[in-house]
Amino acid sequence: MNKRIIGLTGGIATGKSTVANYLASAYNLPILDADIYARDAVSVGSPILSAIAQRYGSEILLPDGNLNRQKLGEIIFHRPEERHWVESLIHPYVGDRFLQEIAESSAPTIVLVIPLLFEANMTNLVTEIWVVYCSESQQMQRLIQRNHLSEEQAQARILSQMSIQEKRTFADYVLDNSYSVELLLKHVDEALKANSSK
Ligand SMILES: CC(C)(COP(=O)(O)OP(=O)(O)OC[C@H]1O[C@@H](n2cnc3c(N)ncnc32)[C@H](O)[C@@H]1O)[C@@H](O)C(=O)NCCC(=O)NCCS
Ligand SMILES: Nc1ncnc2c1ncn2[C@@H]1O[C@H](COP(=O)(O)OP(=O)(O)OP(=O)(O)O)[C@@H](O)[C@H]1O
Repeated sequence: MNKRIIGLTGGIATGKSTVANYLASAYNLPILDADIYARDAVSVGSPILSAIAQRYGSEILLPDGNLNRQKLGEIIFHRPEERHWVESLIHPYVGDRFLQEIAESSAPTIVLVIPLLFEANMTNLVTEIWVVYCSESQQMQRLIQRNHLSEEQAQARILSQMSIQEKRTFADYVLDNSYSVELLLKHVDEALKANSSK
């Protein structure tokens, strides 16, 4: 039987983790997360972290040798050419990790959480696409509140991604998170019951 591989995406802070946590706890589905692999890619001693430190100087590292994520964020969310350079190192690593984990899994349904599913051309990894959607003003408000960012910092992150309006046009399922979490999770139940495939 072919695996069902759900690509869960959306804009930053639209609700992907809320959906993924529910799929794990209520349905016991395995969750693979691009943000976690992207963190692994820059672990201490990794070739990618060395390349980053060579380009931006050792000030991009914390005293313990870990990446100063806030500093790199300030660079890449304001300078698209630097973002593309960092992505060209990290995205192939993330793609390879997904392929490896999918191949090793015997689960019939797997969930891939990929914030940059479209931007990083990873749609070929999945058999269906779910987009978690909320309005841009809600997205902004939730991001500022959760990450304690200024409006300008939040805006820079949102503008580094394809707009949520555009993302929703590529979805097999749009999970509307404009209202309560309870309602969002009802949409998740429905999407999981339906068996759409590309
Ligand atoms: C710049 C970094 C160090 C900031 O780290 P920080 O801990 O503040 O954020 P975190 O990694 O948890 O990401 C939070 C969210 O930011 C957004 N985001 C991250 N990278 C990018 C990017 N290159 N372009 C647009 N949005 C991005 C995503 O929605 C992600 O879910 C980090 O995001 C990073 O290394 N980004 C480059 C790698 C990448 O593209 N990762 C995305 C997953 S493939
Ligand atoms: N329906 C909702 N109403 C109010 N707040 C919500 C709702 N859904 C999620 N949130 C809150 O919005 C924030 C973003 O949600 P979540 O972390 O699930 O998004 P995400 O898409 O995984 O974010 P990221 O892209 O940064 O990983 C969280 O603080 C969460 O508690």
